[in-house]
Amino acid sequence: MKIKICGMKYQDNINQIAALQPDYLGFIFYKKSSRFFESVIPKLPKTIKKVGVFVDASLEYILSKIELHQLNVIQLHGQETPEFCNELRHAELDSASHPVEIIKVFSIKDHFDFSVLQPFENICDYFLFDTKGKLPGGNGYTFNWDVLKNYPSTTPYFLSGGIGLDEVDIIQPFLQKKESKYCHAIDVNSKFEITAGLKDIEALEKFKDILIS
Ligand SMILES: O=C(O)c1ccccc1N[C@@H]1O[C@H](COP(=O)(O)O)[C@@H](O)[C@H]1O
Repeated sequence: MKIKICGMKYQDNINQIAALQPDYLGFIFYKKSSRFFESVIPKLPKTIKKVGVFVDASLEYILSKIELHQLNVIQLHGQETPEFCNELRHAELDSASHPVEIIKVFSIKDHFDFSVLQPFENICDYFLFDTKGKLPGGNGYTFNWDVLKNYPSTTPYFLSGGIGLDEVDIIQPFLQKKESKYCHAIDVNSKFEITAGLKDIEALEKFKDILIS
């Protein structure tokens, strides 16, 4: 199971967390977030994919951040349409010097109409399921994961929303691929923070050990 650590903000902390060798590190490019990233990403091992998180941003803004930070993955965390994802895919193919993957986010509470995924199939590389809350993301609590028992797609997905050390037992079915064989990664954010954007290294080390054991 892959791990994504999201909402990174501070240089030293980024380097310390990178030493834990997560598969993905996420940077929030949404001005209203307390985790808004305005700095420079330090040089990271090639094995760590840099994810840019955007909320209804313009194509130009996203492309400029891909270029500036050499992002590997774009996480679309707003109301982006399949047409927008397609536009990004083609714009990115035309201009980028390296391939960029697209994650489209869907927010869930207790129910989810999976038919909304269909128009995004074959355009997006991954889906990400987060908790519906007051904020577009980073709400810090889980949704009813039973919903995913009916996952009808073969597109791999990230499980997200309020995952911390207290959730270690309930994520087991996902780790063991019992719940769904298409769960590609576990995404963590606010539950591993000392303050917004500053990640708790010890807690993440413990979590990563559990994930790989
Ligand atoms: O974290 C934020 O501030 C944020 C702002 C805007 C869009 C997405 C954001 N974070 C994403 O939210 C999920 C879940 O976070 P949490 O575990 O509930 O804190 C994660 O994918 C972050 O990328």
